[in-house]
Amino acid sequence: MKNEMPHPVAAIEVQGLYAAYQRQTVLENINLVFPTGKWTAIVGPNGAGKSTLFHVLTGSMKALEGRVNAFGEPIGKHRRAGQIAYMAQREAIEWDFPVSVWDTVMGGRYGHMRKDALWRRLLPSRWHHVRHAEAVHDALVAVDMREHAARPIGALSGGQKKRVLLARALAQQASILLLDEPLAGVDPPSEKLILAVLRREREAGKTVIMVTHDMPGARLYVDHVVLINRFIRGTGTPEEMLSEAKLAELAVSSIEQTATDRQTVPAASYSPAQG
Ligand SMILES: Nc1ncnc2c1ncn2[C@@H]1O[C@H](COP(=O)(O)OP(=O)(O)OP(=O)(O)O)[C@@H](O)[C@H]1O
Repeated sequence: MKNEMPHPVAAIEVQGLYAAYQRQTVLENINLVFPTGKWTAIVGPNGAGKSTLFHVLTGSMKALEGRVNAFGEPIGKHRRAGQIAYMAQREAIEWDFPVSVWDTVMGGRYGHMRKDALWRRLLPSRWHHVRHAEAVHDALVAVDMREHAARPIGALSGGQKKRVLLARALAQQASILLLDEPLAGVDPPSEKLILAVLRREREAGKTVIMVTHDMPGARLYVDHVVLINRFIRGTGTPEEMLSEAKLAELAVSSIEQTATDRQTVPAASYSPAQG
């Protein structure tokens, strides 16, 4: 059942956001609210700026202009508190790196480990590791990958890789989950499992924000939809935003965009990671 409880404060609020790579703007005047405790789908054509929006939200890219709040405060505070988990696209990960499934998922705990008191960090790992190990264990169980914990990540199938990336985000036990195409290229059983996990997270009060090209899935599961193509092209319920008419408008918006030159900005403006 969808969570219909209202919440007074937005999980994330984006105001007047512009983002660019070198001299090319890819996001313009983005004003958005991601409601707390809801499952939002971000929908747009290839190159629409969906991943770029996530890069700004996670702090790996600095916006040209604009403000982003989480729960009514600057988002950086919640990032540092480990409250914003991120699942990157599968292609963004170096799968040949010789690391196990367990250690990859443990990566979701690093933010929390940094916050552990100094005396805890100095103890042998068996003394302070239990809480983190439990979180990793639970996340792997949730995505049905516990039995693969010792395997190198390079040996996994495409659907298993997605599940490991999701487990890494779950292990963070954050309030907000940002998921970049969690359903892309997965086998039907993995898709079913991932959707069930996300539904459980939302029912547990988490805010789930995912980029997706899966319209049937979004129509079935999400509470809220954002249509984007460089600008915001619409926000509302799945019924309103994922109608054939709205999706056709979005497709035309992408044709208009490729037909005109993209706006350029005056100075080099891409800046890799900020704190
Ligand atoms: N590092 C980069 N340097 C320069 N341009 C970039 C960079 N990353 C993305 N772009 C460009 O920015 C625009 C938006 O890309 P982005 O990856 O945010 O789109 P997207 O909506 O996530 O697309 P997709 O659905 O294909 O993943 C595209 O035109 C892309 O080519």
